[in-house]
Amino acid sequence: MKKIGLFYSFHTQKTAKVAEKIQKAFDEKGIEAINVEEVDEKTFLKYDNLILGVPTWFDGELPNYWDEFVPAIEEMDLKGKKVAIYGLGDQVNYPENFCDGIGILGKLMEQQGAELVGFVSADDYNFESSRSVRGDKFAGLALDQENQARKTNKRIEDWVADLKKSFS
Ligand SMILES: Cc1cc2nc3c(=O)[nH]c(=O)nc-3n(C[C@H](O)[C@H](O)[C@H](O)COP(=O)(O)O)c2cc1C
Repeated sequence: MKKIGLFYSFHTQKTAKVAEKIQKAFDEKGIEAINVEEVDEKTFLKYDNLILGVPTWFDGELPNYWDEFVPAIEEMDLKGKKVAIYGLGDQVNYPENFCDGIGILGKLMEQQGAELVGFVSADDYNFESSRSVRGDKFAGLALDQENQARKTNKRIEDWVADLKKSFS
């Protein structure tokens, strides 16, 4: 498997904690963590396998640091890249926008030619709507540390096992 680039904000609490767990679940030498707050286009394009970590903020929006990188992504050719997205959200307090960030970034990745991998069943969650859902699945891994923290470790384990098969 080619090296994986794991992009998230190093200044987050929950998203960063999940990133550490994801790194441990892969062979740590095969995965490099990059602070998305400082990323440039060249670094983003260095990897063929990418994992993006995104909490949802502001009632269904991307956090500022991802939003600021969107114009650069819109100029990129991501053909041949495999992208897996994990999102943090709160399905009790934001049931109408649960983990929307996965859907927003996912759509952008596909628009630029990337292939999304790591879809996860939406069965075991309780929310009203999400821009991340396609059919009966999230277009990535949805995590809820506020309400379903006990499920997180197993969800990460299962997701990484799936990504090991999907990444090239
Ligand atoms: C002001 C605010 C707005 C939020 N909006 C959403 C939302 O629209 N959808 C959602 O699923 N979670 C939402 N959340 C919950 C966060 O995504 C969740 O707490 C997440 O774990 C934060 O991760 P972080 O600490 O890594 O930034 C919001 C939280 C806050 C404080």
